[in-house]
Amino acid sequence: MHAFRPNGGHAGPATKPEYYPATLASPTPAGCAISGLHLTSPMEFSIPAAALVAGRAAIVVVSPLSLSSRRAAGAVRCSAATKVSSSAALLTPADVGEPLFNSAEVAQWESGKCVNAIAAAQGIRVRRRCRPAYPSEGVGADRAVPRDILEQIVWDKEVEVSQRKRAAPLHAVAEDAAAAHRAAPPRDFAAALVDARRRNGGAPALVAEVKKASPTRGLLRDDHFDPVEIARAYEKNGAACLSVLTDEKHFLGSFENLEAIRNSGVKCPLLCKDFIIDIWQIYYARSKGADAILLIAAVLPDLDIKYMLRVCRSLGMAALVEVHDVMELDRVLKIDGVQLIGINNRSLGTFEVDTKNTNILLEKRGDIIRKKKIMVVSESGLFTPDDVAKVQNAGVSAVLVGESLLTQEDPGRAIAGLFGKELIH
Ligand SMILES: O=P(O)(O)OC[C@@H](O)[C@@H](O)c1c[nH]c2ccccc12
Repeated sequence: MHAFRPNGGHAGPATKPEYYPATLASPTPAGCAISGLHLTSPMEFSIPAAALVAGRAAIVVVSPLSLSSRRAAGAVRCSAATKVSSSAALLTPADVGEPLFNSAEVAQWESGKCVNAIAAAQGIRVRRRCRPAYPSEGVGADRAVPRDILEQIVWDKEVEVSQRKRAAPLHAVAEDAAAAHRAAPPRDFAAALVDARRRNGGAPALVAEVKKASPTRGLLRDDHFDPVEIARAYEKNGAACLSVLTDEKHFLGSFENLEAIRNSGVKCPLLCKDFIIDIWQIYYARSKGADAILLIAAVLPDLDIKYMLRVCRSLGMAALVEVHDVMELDRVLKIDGVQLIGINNRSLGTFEVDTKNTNILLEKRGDIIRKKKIMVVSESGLFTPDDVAKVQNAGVSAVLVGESLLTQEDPGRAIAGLFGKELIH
């Protein structure tokens, strides 16, 4: 495949595609070449995604502002679409053709600001480290110490993902995801929530979490932790969906757990609970059997969320977009295509929990959420039937619960205790 650079210059042979970090708002450092090509704008970012799914395609992303570039985009779009349709049913030609970004977003990309500045302007406190640094950004002591737990987790995640990508590049993982799709397409996470809620007379659907440990609580179970046994018990006792922690360092989770649960015959849709910072992780999660992923607004700038939602759609997966405060909620409500919002009662910065958080945010923005027909999941810190009733009254469709179930001897039977009644399976 021939691809060209809008501003002239040499386009090398496309042999080893490498994925540019997922944050589209991050400007490409001078000389950063992807498959020998220069990335200049996010406007046609569906093309690299498509091309990477196809495996060996070259990538070009061109500025939408020049006519010649637009022609280039068209040319590349066609060849990428052709390749994709012949390779895997992951991205549809319609996905590839649809424009991704509006002019304001392109202007943001072209502003030359570093991703941390763009993220900070959106109220995101987490700074990214494995990003091209710009002279204006400054380096030094303030960047060496993580600000809070979330920032530490994200910095560790950057290292983990770059190592994992070295072992299994995106095109290989995308092939695995395509194979997983052929073997068993994703299950409908949102529909499972709707069905469970209907079965249970309007009680919020349960997303039950399989989690061995957490940064603040340490190990959640004294005795043994058998993820498959716990998953089966949850399903048997009426959980609509399961959330499986895959972060190893801070939650002692693993993709092996996710895969084992998927292969155990458990039918509930599975949410891969991790800190997603790169689309590589989404393809990887799918290849291991995830049906849904978590996108955390405190970590991801708007353009990343938008792009990642699109990757999820192309893979047939759902995305639960997590917010903790009204500023994050407002950002997410401006993004089209969000179907599931998680309101986390726990701050990922301090790990403090306030279960009133769900009700506070829904009092403020419930009208817009209902108008947009978005389903809300109340996450974290729910222990009693009273806790569940309160968020149910606030209008949530589902609750995501881990600790209060996992710390009991029988996590499956603990479900009836949490809801004050048995849930219908
Ligand atoms: O164990 P709890 O308090 O019931 O919370 C579950 C879930 O909400 C929590 O684990 C969680 C919410 N958002 C996250 C993001 C990453 C890791 C974990 C989480």
